[in-house]
Amino acid sequence: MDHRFQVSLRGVIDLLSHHLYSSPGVYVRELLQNATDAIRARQLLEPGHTGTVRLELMEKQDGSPPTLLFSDDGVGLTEEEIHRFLATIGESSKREVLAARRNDFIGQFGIGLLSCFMVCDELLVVTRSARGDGRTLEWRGRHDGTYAVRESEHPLDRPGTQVFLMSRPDTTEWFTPERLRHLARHYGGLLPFPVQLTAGGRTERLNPDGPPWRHEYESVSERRKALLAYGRDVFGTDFIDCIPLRSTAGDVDGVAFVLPASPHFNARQKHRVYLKHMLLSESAENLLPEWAFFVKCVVNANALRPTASRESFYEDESLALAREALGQCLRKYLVELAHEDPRALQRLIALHGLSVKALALDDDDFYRLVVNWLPFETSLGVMTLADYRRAHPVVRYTPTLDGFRQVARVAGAQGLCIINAAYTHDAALLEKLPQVVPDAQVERFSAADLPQSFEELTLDEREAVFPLVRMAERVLAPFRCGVVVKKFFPAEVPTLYSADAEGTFRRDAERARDESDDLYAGVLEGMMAAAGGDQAQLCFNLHNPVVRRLAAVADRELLKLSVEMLYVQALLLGHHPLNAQEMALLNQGLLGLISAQLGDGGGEGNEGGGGSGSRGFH
Ligand SMILES: Nc1ncnc2c1ncn2[C@@H]1O[C@H](COP(=O)(O)OP(=O)(O)OP(=O)(O)O)[C@@H](O)[C@H]1O
Repeated sequence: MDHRFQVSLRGVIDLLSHHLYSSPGVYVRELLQNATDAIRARQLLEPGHTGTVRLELMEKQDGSPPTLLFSDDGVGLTEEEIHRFLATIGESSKREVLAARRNDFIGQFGIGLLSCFMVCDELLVVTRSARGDGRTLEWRGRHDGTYAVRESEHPLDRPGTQVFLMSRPDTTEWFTPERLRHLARHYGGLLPFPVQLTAGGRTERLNPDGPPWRHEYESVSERRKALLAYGRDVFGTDFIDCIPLRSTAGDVDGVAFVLPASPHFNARQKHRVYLKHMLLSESAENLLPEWAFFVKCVVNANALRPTASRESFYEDESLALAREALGQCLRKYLVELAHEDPRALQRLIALHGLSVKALALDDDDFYRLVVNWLPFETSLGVMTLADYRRAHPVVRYTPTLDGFRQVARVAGAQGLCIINAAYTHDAALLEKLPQVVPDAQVERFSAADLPQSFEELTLDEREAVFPLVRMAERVLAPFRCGVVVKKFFPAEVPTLYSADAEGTFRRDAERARDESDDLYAGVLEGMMAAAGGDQAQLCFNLHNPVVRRLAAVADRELLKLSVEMLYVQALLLGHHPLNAQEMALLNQGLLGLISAQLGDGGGEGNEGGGGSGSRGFH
């Protein structure tokens, strides 16, 4: 024989209150939601019906817990509906109509009323159906899972529903006028029909205005002022601008506020969202495209689905389309700004460059529009791409920060303008330039390209530096580093180390080999052999006084030591990590220089007795 599951109502309520509902205060939300749905259902029956929701707090003189009467003039319930919907957990009158008329109702799960049991042990629902026989019925449900239905002795003179909640001694804090005012405003502040609170003999309307972005204003600036004030009210932030939002998909409208400070990169903003004018969540994250992290929004959606936890919208096609449309609204705003107020766009880019760059990468038209305004760090200071291209026909950039550091100073001194494209999106944005702007030329740049811009030596100079070059070639051969001498600025830089991509790979592989076991070292050895010949170069700068003096040094040991030290220094200045051999060179070199300074020899193989020779530059 089959048995029925028994469900403990107490257990279900515990489950909901601990896992689904963020606080007992949501009972106000659920009641407002039911009243709203009931008024909408009545409007479908009687077009033109305008509803009202009333909250009346009945405080007792004798100090016993207060009762809240929550009433609406909506569609009401028939006896059959009471049994079917009120008394069956998980049944909802809205589910059947949902597929056809999804837009009309907020509730759908059939559990909302249970939230009332978080704050009271018994619920009394008095209702008269707009579709029924005119009788008024009473449903009394208790938290132990029992209920009773009977005809009321106090018939209602019009269709509608009254819910009586008598608070428990431990839940009276949820039944004060202040709490109720706050909760009803919080959840129902944008509802399109009056929500009234009566307490202490006074009645007030809690939602006088409706959504502020739908109001008529005297002028554009009045509108902006009012909306920014609203943004400050909602989020406690002084935003710098506001942008209207509208999407037919999901029937969404609202306003986006531009943040006054740059948010953390990729921080997803939390938006305040209303579903059919009832607050759904203050922390919805999935409403806007990812690049739109420079705004916070308030929106109402009439045709998006909430998740069961009601923290955000359900990820479906409507939401994807709405997200796309809202992204278009933000894009339109940026495009108009670029046309009408480029300075404002520049200010916005300075604050929210990452958002703008991410959108530009995604969207060619937008790219064309903003790319000239984007600021880049260069070896000659920060400048917009427009300024850069005006002065330099070829856009040259380094994709990494180390690469930029290696060239910035020397390039700057030669008047070469190199962009540091190590910042997020910059390299991709520059590489996109020739695809979108056909005559643009863009090139990657590295230290290996620098010597091309350096001045060549005269014949005399070449002869004079010959011993230095020979010694340097001998010393640096084991490091697979070639040698040249040229003249460049700044004169304080004695040498410049450069390696092209293969040379850099070789260095990395060598360092890895030094640190790895035999087997792996063998593999790396093979890879290095395949990488080919010398790819690195040490370029001496004959404008540098030390190099000029070095060219005249006859002491071979001193010359060797100096070349070694200049090589290591060039590596360090270029932010190249030293391998084991180079570390050893540094250590020996330092000790050698110290002992040479102390005059205790280190002069084996001396050719000229330690003094400088007669050749050279002074
Ligand atoms: N004020 C009301 N007027 C008319 N019917 C109501 C009212 N409150 C509740 N009901 C009926 O009771 C049913 C159950 O309500 P409940 O709040 O538990 O769930 P729901 O609103 O259908 O869905 P959800 O759990 O998503 O809120 C509703 O579907 C509706 O038929």
